[in-house]
Amino acid sequence: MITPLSTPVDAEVIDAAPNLKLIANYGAGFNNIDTEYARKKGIPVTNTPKVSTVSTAEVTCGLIISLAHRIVEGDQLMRSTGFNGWAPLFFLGTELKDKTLGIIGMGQIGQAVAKRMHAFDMNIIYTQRHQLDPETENKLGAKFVSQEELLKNADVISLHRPATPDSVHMIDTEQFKKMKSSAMFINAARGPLINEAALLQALKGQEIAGAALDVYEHEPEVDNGFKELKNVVLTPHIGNATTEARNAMAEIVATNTVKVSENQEPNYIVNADK
Ligand SMILES: O=CC(=O)O
Repeated sequence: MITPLSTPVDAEVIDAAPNLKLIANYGAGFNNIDTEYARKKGIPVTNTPKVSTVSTAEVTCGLIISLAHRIVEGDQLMRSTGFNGWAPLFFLGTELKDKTLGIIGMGQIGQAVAKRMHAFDMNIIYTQRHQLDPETENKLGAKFVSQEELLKNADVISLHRPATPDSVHMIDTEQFKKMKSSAMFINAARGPLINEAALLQALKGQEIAGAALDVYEHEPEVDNGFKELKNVVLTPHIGNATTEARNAMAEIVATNTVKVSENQEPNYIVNADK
């Protein structure tokens, strides 16, 4: 079974295919699949890691730059009322240089974002379970901090964790309250990582300065409240939407399908026996 990451694959779906030998997810994230149930039935679930790192990192950086320089908002203005011409205080944004980027989840995508935004002269701080080795930290100009410290000090906060039972709503009212009122919040990882209602509240109450979302808690639905706010950028889950990434993802899925049909072990099993 080849599943796009937007397709839920629960126990009922798995049971409906009694001869199932492989669930090859077309995506890096696999929170759409009941991997534990598949494991119990001896069915390997595979994903497509690594190949969408660059695309997702580039989209994340694009969202950060769009928010800081109000690029999407500017485009909307030009398409509606237009403007009266250049003026000293018109449409001011914020420079990223010397600002602090807080990355929650410093895996491959987090590191690729750090590398790119370090080139924009941002200071990088990050949280994750394990600290990176000093050499990698040095190369990325990244400093390991507690989540508390990150939320309080970052000017831009970007999420790069997978959605697992322990990360759902990891960013909720309490976390938004800790952020700077000038903070910009980015989610190009998975919608359920944040409580979207709490984010909307934080934006409306001006507890943070802006947000960019590429993924949604109840995807593909998006709360109308976000659409009314000018300091919000919304994109339709396009993190890995490049020809390069999608072709490479397809190749992994195809290779795994052929391997399993020839009784070989597929690559990138995410639910191997513990
Ligand atoms: O969201 C995209 C992916 O997980 O590949």
